[in-house]
Amino acid sequence: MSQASNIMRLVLLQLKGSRDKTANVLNAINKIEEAVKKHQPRLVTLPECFNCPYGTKYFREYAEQIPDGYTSQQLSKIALDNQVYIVGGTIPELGENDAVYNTCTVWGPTGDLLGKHRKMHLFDIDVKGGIRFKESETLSAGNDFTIISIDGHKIGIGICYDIRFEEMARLYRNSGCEMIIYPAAFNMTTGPLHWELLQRARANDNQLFVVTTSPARDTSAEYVAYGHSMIVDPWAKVVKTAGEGEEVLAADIDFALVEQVRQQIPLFSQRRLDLYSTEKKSK
Ligand SMILES: NC(=O)CC(=O)C(=O)O
Repeated sequence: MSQASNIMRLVLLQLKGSRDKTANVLNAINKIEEAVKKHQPRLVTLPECFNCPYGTKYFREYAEQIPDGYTSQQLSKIALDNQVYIVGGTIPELGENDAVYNTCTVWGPTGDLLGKHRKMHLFDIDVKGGIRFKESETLSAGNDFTIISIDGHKIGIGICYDIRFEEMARLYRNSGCEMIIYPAAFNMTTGPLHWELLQRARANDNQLFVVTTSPARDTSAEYVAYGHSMIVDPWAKVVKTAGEGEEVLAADIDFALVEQVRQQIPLFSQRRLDLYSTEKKSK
């Protein structure tokens, strides 16, 4: 395993989904095992809604409790068996008061649940001639920021539409994050327009790594994901990007780049905080 303090080997699994939850989870498990054997990553990431079709009518039917549900148990076991960190994409979560959330779980090499992020900004859009989607028809929004720490590096978690909200990324940066990971499923309307742009913008504004993991594109699905899972560095350069189909992306992340860009373009100390601010509120 690459455990040196500044280098972290990442594997992004861009996976094809189906209506068969068990098959989706088994596909993820098999691909994690193969990737660990081949690349020895420290951290593996999965796509948004990797165990369920992405559609409001499916979320409640596929929802599970976390950490007692089938998918959580499988992710916990595979993390432990392979001694790897897993950012477990997202799954529909059955939460308190019967509410359903779009939730990312993060697992450590001990099999422990290290964090759970509920999508904070629900994907409600209506683009004429393009796409209409209303997550709020069946999902509730999360209220908490989620930061995990791996080998001394703080990583913020967001989910898909969350990437459009600069304030959230800024608050992660202000809390010391060096990377933000977004399991995400953009579509064929917004993907070509905004997918790379938003990742490079968040990376550039906050001088950190941005990582997205998408489902593979399936043109027969009701919601067609854009694909193109991506790693962007703190200089806002695209380090690696996938195509459209199932794909494994492996890369060594050099966290020294974060300090390098922050020293050379010292935005953080140049902000006019006497004139404006971005602050977290408690709810
Ligand atoms: N699916 C999402 O949550 C977001 C998305 O597709 C977009 O912002 O565009």
